[in-house]
Amino acid sequence: MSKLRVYELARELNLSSKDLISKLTDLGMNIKNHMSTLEDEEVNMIVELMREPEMKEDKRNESDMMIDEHDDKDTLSIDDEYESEFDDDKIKQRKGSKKKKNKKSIAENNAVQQDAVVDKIEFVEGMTVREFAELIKKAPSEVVRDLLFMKYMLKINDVLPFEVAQKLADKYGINIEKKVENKGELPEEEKDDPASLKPRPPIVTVMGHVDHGKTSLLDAIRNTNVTAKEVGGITQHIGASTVELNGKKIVFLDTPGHEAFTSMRSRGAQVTDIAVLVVAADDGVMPQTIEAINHAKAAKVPIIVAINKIDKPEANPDRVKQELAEYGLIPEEWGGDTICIPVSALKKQGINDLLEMILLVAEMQELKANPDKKARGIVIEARLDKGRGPVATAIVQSGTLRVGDAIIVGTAYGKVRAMFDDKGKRLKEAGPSTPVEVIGLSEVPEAGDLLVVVDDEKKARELAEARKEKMKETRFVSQKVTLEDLFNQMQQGNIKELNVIIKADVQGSVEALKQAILKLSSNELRVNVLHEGVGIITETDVMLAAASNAIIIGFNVRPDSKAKDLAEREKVDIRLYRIIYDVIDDIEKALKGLLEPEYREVYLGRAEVRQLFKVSGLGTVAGCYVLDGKISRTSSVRLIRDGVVVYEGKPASLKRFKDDVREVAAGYECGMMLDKYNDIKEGDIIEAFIIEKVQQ
Ligand SMILES: Nc1nc2c(ncn2[C@@H]2O[C@H](COP(=O)(O)OP(=O)(O)OP(=O)(O)O)[C@@H](O)[C@H]2O)c(=O)[nH]1
Repeated sequence: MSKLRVYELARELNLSSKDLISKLTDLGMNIKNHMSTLEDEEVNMIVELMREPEMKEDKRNESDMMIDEHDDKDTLSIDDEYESEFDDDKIKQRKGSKKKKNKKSIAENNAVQQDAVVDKIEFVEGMTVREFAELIKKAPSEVVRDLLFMKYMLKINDVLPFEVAQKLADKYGINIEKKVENKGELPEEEKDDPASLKPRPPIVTVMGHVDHGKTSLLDAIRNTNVTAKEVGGITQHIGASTVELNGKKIVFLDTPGHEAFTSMRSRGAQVTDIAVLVVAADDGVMPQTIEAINHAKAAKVPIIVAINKIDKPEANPDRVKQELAEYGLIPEEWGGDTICIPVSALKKQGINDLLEMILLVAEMQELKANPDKKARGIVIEARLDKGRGPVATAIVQSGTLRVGDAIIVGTAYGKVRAMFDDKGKRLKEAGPSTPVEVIGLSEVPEAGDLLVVVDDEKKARELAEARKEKMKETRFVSQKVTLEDLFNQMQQGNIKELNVIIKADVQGSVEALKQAILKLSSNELRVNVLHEGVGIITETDVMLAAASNAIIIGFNVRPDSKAKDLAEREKVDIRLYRIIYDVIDDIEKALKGLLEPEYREVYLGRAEVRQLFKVSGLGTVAGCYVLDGKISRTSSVRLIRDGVVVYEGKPASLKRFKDDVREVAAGYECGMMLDKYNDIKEGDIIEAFIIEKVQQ
């Protein structure tokens, strides 16, 4: 059936096309000209509107309505006589069966209006016109008509925006309140009566420098503490394992290292109660030892030091203690509060001493949870098993998880079909601090996802779906601090501390920056340096910044590409400088709200130096290969060697073969000379950028 055009409808309604167009435009419809086609629903609605007998009344009451501007004749001529006058074939076709329906709806309308006087309603985001009509006990067609009079072209099944609902409610004299519905928001945790809290085992992460023996220590701990009845029950890798000493349990997370720890934390999940820092007695404190210390400190997790490899002849535990003291971990025997235990993972020495100390620290922490409520936990590992479907290992943090419980985990949902512990034993229930493998989820969740037990599976599914929707709209990335909005956030009382991570090219700069930055602390804002180090800005630095809401200051160093990507995703502010004064000046301005983002650097591309040519009288020409983006003759460039900026300036020349060129794109080779700089080396990276004024 062909669609009705505006001029055809006008003819049928005995109006000029011009008049009809003007009416329709006033109703908010986008009509181009008399040839425009109309949807059947639109035709129905217009016809319905034109034939409503009450229109005359409405027209007089509603002085602000557009219909007023029109000639009575136009609108009234299609009143009751309308049916006979315009009931021609076309309209019959469109209205045919609808006629009866309309009559019925008017009857219904009268019926509902008689018995119902609604004076207050709760508006739910996303409700349709029909749902709204039902709520206020009016016929949907009447609401549609009233909307039309208010110049809103909404159909019965369209979503009604709150502002429009408000206007309708005003018209009907109804009080309207918006129901705040947190779609996808997990139910709040039940509050605990202090008497309901019971001690729970500590959860421990092992950290330390590469090759200092983290994995060996975890193995030694697991193997020396298999209780008699478990012998034969081989430890399964599920992401965490439980060991027992003198009837007390300790849970170890299987993935050692501060990266895993901070990555979970950056997702808002902190499971670890105690960090065991492994330091090899023959090697001492190394860069990743320092990182681990700072990551644990940033998370306010107590550290126990395991001085490992004491079986080695060159082991020197005292030297390790001395070095630790330099980083603020003063051993107990020297009057500090850091517990240091000498161990040998290889010879399985000192393992029980270490476990005893973990239990002691746990006791001091008074780790407690209420086991008698719906469980909540955190996923530490998840995978898709061919036979069993999605499998997640979660650590129950509070309450008790039972087989049959309906759960929501991130955007996955389901019912706990079966649970297994780290020895592969089937469990019916799991209390606080128990790591369990859970089967029965709709999809594979992510490490760091919260597991929450809800009333039933339907609720779990609804929540999961709502969360998925929300996820599509916005990634769950929380607002991070940036220097630019520091002042705003301070004003709003959102932050009282500024956490900073410093990375620089040499130790001297690190120290100088740290001292200068710490001096900026004031009563309003405490400045903390969470971590500092020499070298490029890594993914781990960004992770720590994301987890601790910190900014990163890079001095003569750059982020590597992974760090750059992660910072973009996590919205971590990385500030790069070449002059210490600028760093301090920027932070000072930021504290006063005076930092204006006037200029910003725009990355153009990177080229790798692959060959060098010395040209006498001219200098060094770098034979380069453009890795990504482009290099432009007019851009600024910086020369980067092992992540450190060694030169910043302009290209003196840019050539392809013998020709001077304006720019060279990724995948091409070029020859470049740097302005007044010849100390170029093979493997150096040349980064091109421009400085752009930021539109205010
Ligand atoms: N002599 C001696 N060697 C050890 C001891 N503990 C670990 N090792 C050795 O040190 C090396 C590194 O141990 P790992 O346990 O793999 O170290 P890691 O810290 O887990 O290393 P990454 O996982 O690579 O970070 C291995 O060759 C171990 O055999 C120890 O107590 N004594």
